[in-house]
Amino acid sequence: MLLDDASGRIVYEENVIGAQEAARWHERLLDSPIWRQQRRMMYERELDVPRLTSHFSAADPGLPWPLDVALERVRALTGERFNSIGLNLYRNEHDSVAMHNDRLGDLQEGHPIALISLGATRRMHIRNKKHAAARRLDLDLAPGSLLLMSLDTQLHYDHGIPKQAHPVGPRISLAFRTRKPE
Ligand SMILES: O=C(O)CCC(=O)C(=O)O
Ligand SMILES: [Fe+2]
Repeated sequence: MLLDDASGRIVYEENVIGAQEAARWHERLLDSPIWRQQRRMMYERELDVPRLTSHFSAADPGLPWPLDVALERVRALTGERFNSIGLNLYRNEHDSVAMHNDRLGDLQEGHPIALISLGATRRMHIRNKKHAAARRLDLDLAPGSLLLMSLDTQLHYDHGIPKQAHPVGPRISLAFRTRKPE
């Protein structure tokens, strides 16, 4: 347990997926043709998002292995149903996600966000929006780990994965969310 107060709850647990199994999931996802390069407007220019992404609905009857197994596992671990699976692929040390909070407007109140990490360990920064210097966590997200963030933490904290100076292999994250019905 990293945080549990009025600003929300953040739980980090390693080895919720065994090392060998996490490695097999990583290998399969890395080699699969699901990855997309998103573009985003920034400073009036369209830029590549600095990582590859993918998305599945949990209700997708064609959910490919290992996402079907991962979904069942995360459901069992958290007691949450989840209806959305977002994937991020950080190819190397140059890939990143900028500090942000997940968009609350899209998400169903009262349901956490669960992140499963696969592949290389990358550091996540978690910063309180008002007291970034005092209330911060630097978390090394190990393969096979689960990070659970309650939705209210997204009001009070930003999180991100910075680029890093030292070479690193690919990392994949699976983000399980409960989206509002469209
Ligand atoms: O890769 C991660 O662990 C974090 C990804 C993330 O913050 C997101 O997809 O919103
Ligand atoms: Fe996020």
